[in-house]
Amino acid sequence: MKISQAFRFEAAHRLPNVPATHRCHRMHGHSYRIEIQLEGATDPHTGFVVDFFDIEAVVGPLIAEIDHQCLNEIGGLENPTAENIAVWIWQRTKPSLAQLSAVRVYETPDCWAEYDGG
Ligand SMILES: Nc1nc2c(c(=O)[nH]1)N=C([C@H](O)[C@H](O)COP(=O)(O)OP(=O)(O)OP(=O)(O)O)CN2
Ligand SMILES: [Zn+2]
Repeated sequence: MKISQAFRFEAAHRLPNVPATHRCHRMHGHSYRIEIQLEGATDPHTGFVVDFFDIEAVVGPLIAEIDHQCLNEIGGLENPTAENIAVWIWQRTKPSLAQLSAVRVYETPDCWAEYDGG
């Protein structure tokens, strides 16, 4: 069984490693959407894979750390692409959420990166 929980945050960033002519080289902002996916067996008593409240308890403080920030100033996010943000979130949530199976980071409704630890 797979379950997912979505989170949102607003942040500014610039991509330092694209050419200066690339528009994302300049500082700009996104309304990010994050999806945290867990995979595992459904507990027959609770009916849960993992309680969504337990996911919120792990991911909420992490989102608070990056909400309304300039992502380039966050340790580990000096090059804040959607791909790198997905890995950053994975590394900080996997130790507390053993059943984590994927992290999706949407920069726009049409563009996202998904990391599954591989
Ligand atoms: N593989 C990736 N490619 C790009 C990334 C990324 O993280 N991974 N990021 C960007 C920029 O952040 C850029 O800001 C993307 O957003 P945006 O320009 O707003 O996207 P759209 O082109 O879809 O926006 P419209 O203004 O609606 O055309 C670029 N590439
Ligand atoms: Zn961008």
